[in-house]
Amino acid sequence: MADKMPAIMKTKPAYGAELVEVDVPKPGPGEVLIKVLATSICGTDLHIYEWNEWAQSRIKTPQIMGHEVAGEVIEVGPGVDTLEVGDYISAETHIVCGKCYACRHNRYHVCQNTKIFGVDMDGVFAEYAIVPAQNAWKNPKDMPPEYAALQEPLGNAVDTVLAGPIAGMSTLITGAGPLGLLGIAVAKASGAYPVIVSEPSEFRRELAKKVGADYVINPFEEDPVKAVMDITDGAGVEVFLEFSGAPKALEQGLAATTPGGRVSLLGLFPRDVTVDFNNLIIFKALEIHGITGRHLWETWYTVSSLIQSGRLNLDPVITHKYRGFEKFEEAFELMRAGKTGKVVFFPHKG
Ligand SMILES: NC(=O)C1=CN([C@@H]2O[C@H](COP(=O)(O)OP(=O)(O)OC[C@H]3O[C@@H](n4cnc5c(N)ncnc54)[C@H](O)[C@@H]3O)[C@@H](O)[C@H]2O)C=CC1
Ligand SMILES: CC(=O)[C@H](N)C(=O)O
Ligand SMILES: [Zn+2]
Ligand SMILES: [Zn+2]
Repeated sequence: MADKMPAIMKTKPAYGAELVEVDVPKPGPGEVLIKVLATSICGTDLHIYEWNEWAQSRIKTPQIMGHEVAGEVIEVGPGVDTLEVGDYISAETHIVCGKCYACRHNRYHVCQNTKIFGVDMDGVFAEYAIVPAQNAWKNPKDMPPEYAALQEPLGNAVDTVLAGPIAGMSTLITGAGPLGLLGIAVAKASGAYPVIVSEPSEFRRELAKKVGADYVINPFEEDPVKAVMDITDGAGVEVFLEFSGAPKALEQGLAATTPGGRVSLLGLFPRDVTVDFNNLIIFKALEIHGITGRHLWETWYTVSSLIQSGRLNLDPVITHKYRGFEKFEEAFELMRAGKTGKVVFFPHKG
């Protein structure tokens, strides 16, 4: 193995990133070194690339980007007894403290001291990467690396879709970005019907159909509430899953949900939103869930089983695959323009 490797690094506090040569890291106590087999771009990587306000407040440069990963353990650091060389792993990106009030109630997904790799420390957009052993998830050997890397965002989608009953239930999904598309795959695999998707981008509406949406709506051209009422004979949907972060989509989704229905909110809103709580939530007795991260480790078991079941239609979601990182700028710009589903890099050319 070479001493140096290419990595996509946020080198300075400004727009963009650079492909640089860096030393292959050594695993410290409690860590393993992995050969990165596949790594995918998350919306958070895009925010870091764009250097938005959140990134400016959180990211320390220089830092290797990326956190969605599948790889093979090639070196084990001191004190690691749960992994060995040759293990095929993915990684939970939230490094939790295990000591805070939330952790001590087994609510690791809301640990108040969470650190995230690729955000608070070097990430995985490189040929090799360090993963804390406590964050490793062992994969079955026959799981394709691109699916294995997607397990982390799939976990977000699984927690959103499966926060309540879904089989046989009418479902509205707002936003068919990469996460909404994964949400459609999970909802269909779990027996939701009909799955109605509201998404303004034609490209992404087409992807939504390929993944299995039963109806797609352009909310900029037709009223999604009326469309949902027409499809559900005036009842509204049993389940509303918000994946867009658009304030208007939240209001429309609440209005389109049947009284007593379930609402799960994953999308992050760019500002405070105003909603008619009395009429859209309280008098409708809606059940509302905020969704963040993944339950450790229940969500990972569910994600892994869903993939192994063969029932998740993931291939249409993965729209772009790159060997090596040379074309990373093209990948980021396409994603910024909304012209992708999930983008996956395979860092090694051989
Ligand atoms: N709660 C959590 O733990 C996490 C939340 N997120 C959030 O989840 C959301 C989805 O992530 P991505 O798919 O990566 O984002 P994305 O920005 O690629 O996708 C959002 C989609 O919503 C669509 N959209 C915009 N306005 C709309 C409207 N009025 N009605 C319906 N759709 C509309 C856009 O065209 C786009 O396709 C984002 O807000 C992201 O910040 C992401 C990761 C974790
Ligand atoms: C910060 C992230 O993007 C991460 N995927 C998460 O689930 O929190
Ligand atoms: Zn992410
Ligand atoms: Zn904690």
